[in-house]
Amino acid sequence: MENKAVISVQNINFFYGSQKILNNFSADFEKGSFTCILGESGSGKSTLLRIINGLLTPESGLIKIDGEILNAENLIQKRLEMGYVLQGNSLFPHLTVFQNMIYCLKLLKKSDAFCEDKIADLLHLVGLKEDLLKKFPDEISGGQKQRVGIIRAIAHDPKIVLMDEPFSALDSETRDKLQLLVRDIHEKLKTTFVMVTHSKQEAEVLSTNILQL
Ligand SMILES: Nc1ncnc2c1ncn2[C@@H]1O[C@H](COP(=O)(O)OP(=O)(O)OP(=O)(O)O)[C@@H](O)[C@H]1O
Repeated sequence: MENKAVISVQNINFFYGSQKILNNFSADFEKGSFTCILGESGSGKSTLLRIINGLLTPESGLIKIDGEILNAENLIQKRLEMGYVLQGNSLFPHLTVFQNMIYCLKLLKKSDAFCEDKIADLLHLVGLKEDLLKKFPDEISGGQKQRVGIIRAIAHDPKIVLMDEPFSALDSETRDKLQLLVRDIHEKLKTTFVMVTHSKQEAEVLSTNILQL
């Protein structure tokens, strides 16, 4: 039967030096699902996310995005079909909040007017005020940075959003708020989410599927 998964990870083997991190690993991620990846520290959760995003290449096995095998030729195009929220603060420090948010939109050559309209909509969705747009990342709070990172990851309407412990550095109140925000975004946009977390509670709040590494 044809495989309808948006992301299909097939028989991946990945090593760091002589250390085998992923051993003949396979998993499918269905369209519109929200998968939380749980596992002990060092079990390879971030490595798997980087392989899906094409930042790391496995020794063997393959990744299919929407049925197409990820390879050197289609890597840049496929990466633009994904949004990526990295661990901690991953905003570009030399760009303003607005420039950070539209980073992928500009790679896709969207007009200034398109970017402005898009960000105006998303600001509302994540509860940020317009006066933040001209600031630089070191002038805003941790929770605001994470919201900006989430907007950057979703602004170009990717098919897939990958998130690597996006809330780990936040206080519990901000974390709870952002969990609900991400859940709302998933419900509204029906994008396929894959999120690495240490927290079973977070996985229970957010996920439609749990992948244990
Ligand atoms: N650049 C690297 N070079 C060598 N070994 C690495 C590198 N990055 C990660 N590792 C090792 O690979 C293993 C898997 O790392 P990874 O970051 O994928 O784990 P993780 O499950 O995400 O861990 P954590 O929950 O602590 O973030 C770990 O043993 C780690 O030490």
